[in-house]
Amino acid sequence: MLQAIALTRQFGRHTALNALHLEVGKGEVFCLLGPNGAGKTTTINCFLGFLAPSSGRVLVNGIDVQAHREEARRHIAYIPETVMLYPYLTGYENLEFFHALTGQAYTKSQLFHFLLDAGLQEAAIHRRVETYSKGMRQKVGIAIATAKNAKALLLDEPTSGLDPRASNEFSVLLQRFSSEGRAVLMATHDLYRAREVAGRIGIMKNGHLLTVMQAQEVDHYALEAIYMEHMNAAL
Ligand SMILES: Nc1ncnc2c1ncn2[C@@H]1O[C@H](COP(=O)(O)OP(=O)(O)OP(=O)(O)O)[C@@H](O)[C@H]1O
Repeated sequence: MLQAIALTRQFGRHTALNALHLEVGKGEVFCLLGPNGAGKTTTINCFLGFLAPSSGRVLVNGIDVQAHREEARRHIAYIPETVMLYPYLTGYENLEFFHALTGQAYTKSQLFHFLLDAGLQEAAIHRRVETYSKGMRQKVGIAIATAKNAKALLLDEPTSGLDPRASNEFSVLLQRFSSEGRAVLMATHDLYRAREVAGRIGIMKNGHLLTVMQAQEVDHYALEAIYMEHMNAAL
């Protein structure tokens, strides 16, 4: 569903991504770990079509993002660290607004249920977003992605700043989202959540994808040890 093929991105003389190969299949959750500046956000921005590759390609559902940006974007949803919503609108009104942009036609009851299914409490749905916690905003983000019928979800450090319960709820939501056959690519610094939610985990450093592993095959301590080993090695 998401494919980076020899994806290279330079900023001036700095190579932020160096011939990255990455594939995230339908129904898969892939977590990208790596230190600040590793290239995680640059990868996501290339998939979103915000940044053009210097060389190589990015495909969404087989569509070349550079050549057909709008078409590719139809299949993806994006959840950044802080989901941008209109603070003076309610959660429901935000969903109604963003869903109207996609041209899909849902009834009021269907929209309401997207928010309920995303875990937003019923009492909060008609409250202004300015009163929402970060976790609640992310639930609205998931509802928007579901209503869009996005085939792939890109997330950039979505659990940073969430308390453990909110973070756990979010992991469950992502797993449900992927179990519906959608691809999930999540950049994170949270090794614990990565292991909990991912099918595969990749470690990036200096624009290189150094290793990819099955999350099931490592426990938290092993993942941390592998991560530290890569961080301490020269590259
Ligand atoms: N617009 C830009 N102009 C110049 N350099 C950039 C730009 N965007 C990113 N970079 C550089 O590219 C490299 C990769 O940055 P990127 O934001 O992708 O890393 P990251 O892994 O997401 O880091 P973090 O964990 O801090 O979010 C860094 O060296 C960064 O300074």
